[in-house]
Amino acid sequence: MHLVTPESMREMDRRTIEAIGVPAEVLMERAARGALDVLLTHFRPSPGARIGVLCGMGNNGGDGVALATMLDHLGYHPVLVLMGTPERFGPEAQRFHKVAENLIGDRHQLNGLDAAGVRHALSSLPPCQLWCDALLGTGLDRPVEGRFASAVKFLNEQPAPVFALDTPSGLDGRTGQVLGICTQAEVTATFGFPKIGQLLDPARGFIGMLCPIDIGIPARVRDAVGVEAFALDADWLKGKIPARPTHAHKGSVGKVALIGGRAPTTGALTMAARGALLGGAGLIFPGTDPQGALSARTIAELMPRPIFGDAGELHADALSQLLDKSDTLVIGPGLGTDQAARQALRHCLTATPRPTVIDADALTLLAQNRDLFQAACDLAACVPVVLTPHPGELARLLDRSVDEVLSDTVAATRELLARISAVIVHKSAATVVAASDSPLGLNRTGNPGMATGGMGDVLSGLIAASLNDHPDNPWQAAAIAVCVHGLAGDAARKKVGTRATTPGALLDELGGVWRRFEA
Ligand SMILES: NC(=O)C1=CN([C@@H]2O[C@H](COP(=O)(O)OP(=O)(O)OC[C@H]3O[C@@H](n4cnc5c(N)ncnc54)[C@H](OP(=O)(O)O)[C@@H]3O)[C@@H](O)[C@H]2O)[C@H](O)CC1
Ligand SMILES: [K+]
Repeated sequence: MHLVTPESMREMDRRTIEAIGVPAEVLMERAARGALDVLLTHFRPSPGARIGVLCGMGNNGGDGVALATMLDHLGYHPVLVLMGTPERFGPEAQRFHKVAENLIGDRHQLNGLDAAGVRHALSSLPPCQLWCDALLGTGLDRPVEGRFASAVKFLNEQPAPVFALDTPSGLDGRTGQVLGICTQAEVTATFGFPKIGQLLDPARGFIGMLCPIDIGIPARVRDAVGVEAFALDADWLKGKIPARPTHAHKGSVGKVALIGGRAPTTGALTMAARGALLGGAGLIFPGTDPQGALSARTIAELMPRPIFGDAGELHADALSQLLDKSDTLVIGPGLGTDQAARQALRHCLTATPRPTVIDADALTLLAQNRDLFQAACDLAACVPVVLTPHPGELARLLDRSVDEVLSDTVAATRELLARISAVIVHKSAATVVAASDSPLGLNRTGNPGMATGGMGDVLSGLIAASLNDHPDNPWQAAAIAVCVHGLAGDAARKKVGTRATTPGALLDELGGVWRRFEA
């Protein structure tokens, strides 16, 4: 699924109309017809049902007017409400409104009314079975306040469900943030391509089911304007898991070293190692302390090596030997942030370069130590490096507050990308995968059951294994791991429910996900 910014979508609409010559009314008609199909399929209104259509005075409102005429044609009872006078519409919406004037009796105009007046007028209408929100679309350019806020509040207070045209009114389609107030939709029919923000939070909580409507934007227009992102989901994953060569052996499919797991956080590294194991790596060497090694030994396939001593000190020679055996590295889960952890990270970043996943405590160390961050930048200049921060870690790396990061997750991810030429996996309920020479990947797999400690550790192991499968495309390697991780989480939730979706339950489902997608 291609994703765009609202600005790009507007530009695609413009070029389709001006450069290709598709009349603007045709686009509006296609949008309304697509929305009608979604409405009928999802809401199944009863014959003759009253369906409210609340329209702003831009083209989003025009889509609403066109939809109302189609509902009338099918024998429903549209209640068409305009926020202003029809003269404020653009020419296409005016044309549909002329038709509406001739067909629809139940029409209302709220022009001249203040917030209280809008509320009163809307509350005086007999109840509707469904409300369509055609107040604001991609033209939203400021917070929703006053009379528009009053209209949004009215929709949110209705017992009837809300069907949003293009977007719930009040959502910023670029960042996914609410500007002022926003409609709470049960279903959103989005026109052309889904907007990036619609896959992010908090937007996802307002959109309900997202249904993209093809309004006929030609591929050449799409490619000329450019698609900013892709949704990472089962469709995207199809065909991307390569067959393993028949001559594969344990030394050819990835030797992964993992550094961390020091007492008392020994389990973190074992989780990461299990991720690498079930991600398909051939040999797995957890490098840890004596207690971490005990934890790792509970999984027979792992070959732990103590690289820290009983007093926590780093044994640099043992670390060197471990690195020499491996071709991919994960550093950070359960590493700690003390002097020995710093030494280990410095050692790893400056040893013979190999593809490296930097996670958890190692990210904190990068944020705290400028020289280590510079070493990571130098490493990233010659081999694939993947950074996997959650919002707190990203905030530390950027020296910003978590709120600032959350207010524009994509911009924050790009800000880190501008400082280090790595793959950034910004982990959240809607993980963003970014690299400088690739589109953004926005993950659509996974579920709230995955809010459990250890999930991120499993992911870093999976990414390391995936780097071996896709050595020339680290963005794709990371995106595949993120997508597969979420799909396994979804399979786990299906089996054991949300609350019991532990990292262990997810690991148990990885085999099923691979089987579904492996070539
Ligand atoms: N022909 C096409 O390009 C197609 C567009 N589609 C649909 O059109 C909308 C986008 O339409 P547009 O007219 O550009 O914008 P909106 O309808 O979203 O907004 C219209 C005006 O609303 C005002 N505005 C903006 N923010 C607010 C706010 N917070 N509160 C109140 N009013 C606001 C602003 O006008 P002002 O004069 O008041 O500044 C906007 O210009 C798109 O979303 C699709 O639904 C078709 O689907 C396909 C073809
Ligand atoms: K809308």
